[in-house]
Amino acid sequence: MWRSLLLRGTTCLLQVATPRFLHQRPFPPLCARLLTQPPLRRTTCGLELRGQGYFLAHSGTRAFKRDAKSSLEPAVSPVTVTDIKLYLRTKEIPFHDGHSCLHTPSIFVEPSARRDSFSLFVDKTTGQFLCKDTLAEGSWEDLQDCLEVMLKEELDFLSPRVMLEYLDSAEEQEEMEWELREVQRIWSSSVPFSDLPEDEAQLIKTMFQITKISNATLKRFGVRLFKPTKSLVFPWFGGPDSSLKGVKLLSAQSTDTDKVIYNEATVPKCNSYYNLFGLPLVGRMDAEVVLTGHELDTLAVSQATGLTSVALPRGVSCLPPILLPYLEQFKRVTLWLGDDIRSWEASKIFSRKLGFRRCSLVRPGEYRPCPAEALAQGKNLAQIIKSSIPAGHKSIMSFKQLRDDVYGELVNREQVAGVKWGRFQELNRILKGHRKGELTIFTGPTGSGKTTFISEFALDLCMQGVNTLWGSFEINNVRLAKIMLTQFAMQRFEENLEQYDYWADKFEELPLYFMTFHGQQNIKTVLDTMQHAVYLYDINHVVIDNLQFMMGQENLSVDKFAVQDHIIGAFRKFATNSSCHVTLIIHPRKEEDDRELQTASIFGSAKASQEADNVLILQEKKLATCPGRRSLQVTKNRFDGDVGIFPLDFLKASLTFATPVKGKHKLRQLAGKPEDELEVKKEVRKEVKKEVKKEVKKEVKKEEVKKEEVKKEKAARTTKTPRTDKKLSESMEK
Ligand SMILES: Nc1ncnc2c1ncn2[C@@H]1O[C@H](COP(=O)(O)OP(=O)(O)OP(=O)(O)O)[C@@H](O)[C@H]1O
Repeated sequence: MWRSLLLRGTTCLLQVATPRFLHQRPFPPLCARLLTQPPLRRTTCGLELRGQGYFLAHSGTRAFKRDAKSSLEPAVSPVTVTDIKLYLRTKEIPFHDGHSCLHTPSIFVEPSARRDSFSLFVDKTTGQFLCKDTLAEGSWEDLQDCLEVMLKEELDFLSPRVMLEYLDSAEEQEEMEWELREVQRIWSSSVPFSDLPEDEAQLIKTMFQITKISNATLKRFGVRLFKPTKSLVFPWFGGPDSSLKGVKLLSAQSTDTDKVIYNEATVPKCNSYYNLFGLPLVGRMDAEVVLTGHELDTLAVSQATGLTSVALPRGVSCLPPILLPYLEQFKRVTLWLGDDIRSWEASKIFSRKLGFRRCSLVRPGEYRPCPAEALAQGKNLAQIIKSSIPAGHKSIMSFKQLRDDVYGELVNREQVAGVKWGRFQELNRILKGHRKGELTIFTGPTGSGKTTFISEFALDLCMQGVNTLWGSFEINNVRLAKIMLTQFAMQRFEENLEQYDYWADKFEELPLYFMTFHGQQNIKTVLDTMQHAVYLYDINHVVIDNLQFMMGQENLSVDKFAVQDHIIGAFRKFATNSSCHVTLIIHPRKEEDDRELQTASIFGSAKASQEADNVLILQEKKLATCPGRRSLQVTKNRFDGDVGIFPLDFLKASLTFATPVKGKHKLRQLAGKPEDELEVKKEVRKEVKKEVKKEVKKEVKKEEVKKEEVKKEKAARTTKTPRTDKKLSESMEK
């Protein structure tokens, strides 16, 4: 019977057959994380301790295995909550309409053994389901298949093994078992705080700046110390048997400015670490919770207020939908995620997933630091939580409601400007940063290196925690990932294969996802996939390479520019509505070879250029002296109007771009009319002319100095003694 079920639902059930670590996610149906599954097999694994941090490392070689499962096709039609409800009603399955999920009786538990009558949760946005009692999980199609079989066979329930037993490959199993052993090993060799000598416990608390957290609180949450690295160990208990599923190790390093820098490591790896820290302490009847961005914050909230509190596993970077069922019971959720603009933005985005109506947000500010710091400073945490503001927003509001937002933006000017590039300082100077909700249009001549540049541009941001989704329609994901990995490691691997694993492991940790489209695509399918990815992975940046692949052959004869405008408009709307930055690569119109590109080289109409917040052009000027040199020109910057151009050298060995050595080229910044490229170009030309004049003047001066010296020498020779002559010639030689 299960074989027939498997055959019927081959596509969707195969998606469940992915690595899972008890509670891991299967790949989502619409987009796949290309590098989630390591393509190579681990043979020897070990633990390595470096400084204060704890790292997972392995040595030895890996047997190469071609991985065919790394890409998945997008779903044909995404499910809506209305579809789900309709289906459940037609099958006469009772359900509660919850905040983010529909709750139904679990079909994976025998009716007589059901502790909670509604323990199966169906995500209202994706249709993904989770049975909290058995941890069986899968897609909406899986659930439908299971229900159909049950009804047909007149069964009361199904064994959860139906969903759990799509076994992973041998090496994935091996990896899971290895991880499980590591978890046990770390846990059993770490010490509860109550077992530590008082002075040692105090020393550790001082290191982590948690002197006000009592041993009793640490004990309640099961926090221990891993002595070899002086790391705090936060356990992940879960599942029906509340067993140990993973650990997070936190190490602390103090800086010169008395600030503490924290380093985290998790087992299993962070992209499969789904621990809502504090969950075992949640009572079945609890109706209020404080959601924090860090384990230490949860300890502080719980101790200071006695309120139920849980911490997100990956801080403010994401709220994985698989955790939503665990938050369904709460009628009120207070999000107190941190003390910066990023936390504030994240709390607004997460409250969408949780349901606006039950959420209230603690606005970061001088008097509202993060909970652990608030406790350390002796603030009244209960009062801060009480002063949180409702997340639900109205379409019409007064300045009174906006007042604090405006003040927050003024105080945190730097953070509001967005994430800064690590490798492109000039971009920081012109654009100020990479902001959520904006649309960037990027163009450049054919084959000039657009993909290569944007790949590094996006990688740079991704390395700083910007969750990134790539839609590469032109080159396949393997090639793109290869380019990015080369740029990430700043070296090619063809000659250094032994270093591949080290860098691939690091690269795998980046919050980077790839759409599996290739070739011409329908814009609606692409937007649906993007929407889905934003929900699942809290994507902050989508890169589309390139727009021409959404134009559709048949439309080209109609009105090419109208189609282009429509597509740009759709991406604009998506960026705004999803608070997600979209970078769109567009091929320019045909230009004469010797002319530089302008904003007008891209767009069909002025409407489209209005939609973009930023317009970037990769200018290609073939110079005999610097053949690889390009310039990046910003012709539009809605944030503060600054535009400008700067040169870029291409480093073939690492496929990266760099600004030529300082002083040679001066960044020209222009304030004023943002889209006036002619002005920009004039200024640039003036700048170049000035530079050339300066160089020529310098050369002439040098020549004059030389001539003067030669003259002096000659004069000296005729007047001085042979002994002085000798000295002079020696010094000349020197
Ligand atoms: N500045 C550069 N100088 C020389 N070669 C470069 C430079 N930048 C990229 N390349 C190389 O040029 C080739 C094409 O680059 P890429 O695919 O990024 O260009 P593109 O502009 O996206 O192309 P297309 O117009 O086809 O989309 C690649 O092999 C890349 O390594």
